[in-house]
Amino acid sequence: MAASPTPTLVLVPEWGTGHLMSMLESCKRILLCGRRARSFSITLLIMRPPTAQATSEVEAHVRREAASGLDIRFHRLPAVEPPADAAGVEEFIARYIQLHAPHVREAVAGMSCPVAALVLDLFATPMVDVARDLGVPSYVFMSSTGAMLALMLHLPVLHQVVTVEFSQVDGEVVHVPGLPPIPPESMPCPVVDKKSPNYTWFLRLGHSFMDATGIIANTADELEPGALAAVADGRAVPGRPAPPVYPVGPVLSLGSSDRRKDSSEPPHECVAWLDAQPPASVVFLCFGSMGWFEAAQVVEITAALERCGHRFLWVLRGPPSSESGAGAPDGSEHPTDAKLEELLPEGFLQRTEGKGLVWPTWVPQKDILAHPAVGGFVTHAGWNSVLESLWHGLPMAPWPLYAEQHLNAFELVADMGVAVPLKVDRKRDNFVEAANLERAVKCLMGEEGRKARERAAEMRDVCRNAVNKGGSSDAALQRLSEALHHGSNERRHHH
Ligand SMILES: O=c1ccn([C@@H]2O[C@H](COP(=O)(O)OP(=O)(O)O[C@H]3O[C@H](CO)[C@@H](O)[C@H](O)[C@H]3O)[C@@H](O)[C@H]2O)c(=O)[nH]1
Repeated sequence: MAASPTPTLVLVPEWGTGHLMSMLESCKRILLCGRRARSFSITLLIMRPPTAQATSEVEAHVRREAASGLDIRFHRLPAVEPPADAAGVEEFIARYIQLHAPHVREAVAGMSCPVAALVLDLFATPMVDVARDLGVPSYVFMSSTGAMLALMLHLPVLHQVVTVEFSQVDGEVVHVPGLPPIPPESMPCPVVDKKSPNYTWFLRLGHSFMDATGIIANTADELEPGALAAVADGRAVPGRPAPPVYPVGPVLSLGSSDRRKDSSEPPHECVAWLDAQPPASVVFLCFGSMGWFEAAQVVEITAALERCGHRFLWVLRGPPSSESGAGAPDGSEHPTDAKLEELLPEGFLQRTEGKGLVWPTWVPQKDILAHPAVGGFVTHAGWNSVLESLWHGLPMAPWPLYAEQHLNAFELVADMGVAVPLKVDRKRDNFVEAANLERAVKCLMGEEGRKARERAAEMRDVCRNAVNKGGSSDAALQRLSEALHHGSNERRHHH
């Protein structure tokens, strides 16, 4: 009798690195999980990203994964015309992805092997309908926090209860079960303005989450106990059980230092620079794949760094150019490599020579966070960056810029206690004054930041224990793998 073909997990990721990599890494863990190892394959459905920059990043990931030796197949979806009239970033992304729904349906229906499940990016959540029509289980992959998940699931309830803008609520805090009361200025960007199409889309996503078979989340029970409990015990969505959540994180892709162990590849220049610095003496500033600053902000940062006197490694990107996607339909204005002499005030590099390094382009962030010379992280608070920081037990000073980062920053300071506050002026495009950055960096690196440092150091073990054998995230992965098997066996018998 011929062996039955391996069932496949069909992945529908968003193209951004922060989404794509964590989904893929999590699904690779399912592939390698325990006694069920290698009983699934992965099929990655690839949409054509809306910008050239994002396209080349996705292609680089595809090349790397194709060489990984795992059973990963790639299926390119036909191109669709991006919506021309989207008013907001999240609206654009969600609509653009949704236009691929018929192609996803066709691709899944035409697959020659059994489909174990559709794994959907959170922006692709409305495709739970496609899965249901095809009789396939659907799992939403939450690349952000459990707090954001609780908020999204609770949004339809909030929408009924809070009839004014969140900035005008009585008592001036927003209540989401499982989270500390949220000040309106910490609400995530897509939902701050109820009149915006972004908000309408998030509301729709919140509803669609409820129709998924399950939710895979890149977090751990111990990292966000309050938010995850509120989802699991039904407080987030009263009256209707939410789909089971599988917190399998932190899932990080390996840094090159992990891969490099046996090779003779020289370290990155930034890592070599860190090798010459004392332990825990350097503050690292990096703002994700999209963070960049106007000249006036750059001046404030330089003033703060000079005044605080700490060693620093600062990734400073330049403004987007038209080739790199300025005015890109999805709002993903990718920064360019900075021209440091033009951007930095005269004499700054000379005055800080030996003490600081400004780097104008992409850095191997995971290797830097792993380096013993780094003592604190000023970050845009993208969730992957946060998890990478906690993985190495590093305290943070969050400087949120876009997406859900304001909520992440709030959670890091007010709930998890792993970060020191940094005053960001949301009304002025998240502007930070030199004195405020100086204060936050001194606090982060000095005695005042001891609590956050100790708490972050505890998180290092918490993160590692969670994903190690017998840990909570490992157990969630086993449960997920069983559920997927159960689902695919059930359907086979059904046929
Ligand atoms: O110079 C750099 C800059 C970034 N990175 C890496 O790029 C990733 C960035 O991910 P993340 O920190 O999550 O930021 P974004 O790319 O901005 O991620 C998007 O997706 C996240 C997960 O949903 C959200 O939390 C963010 O708000 C959203 O902007 C991380 O792995 C970093 O290590 C580098 O290696 N080098």
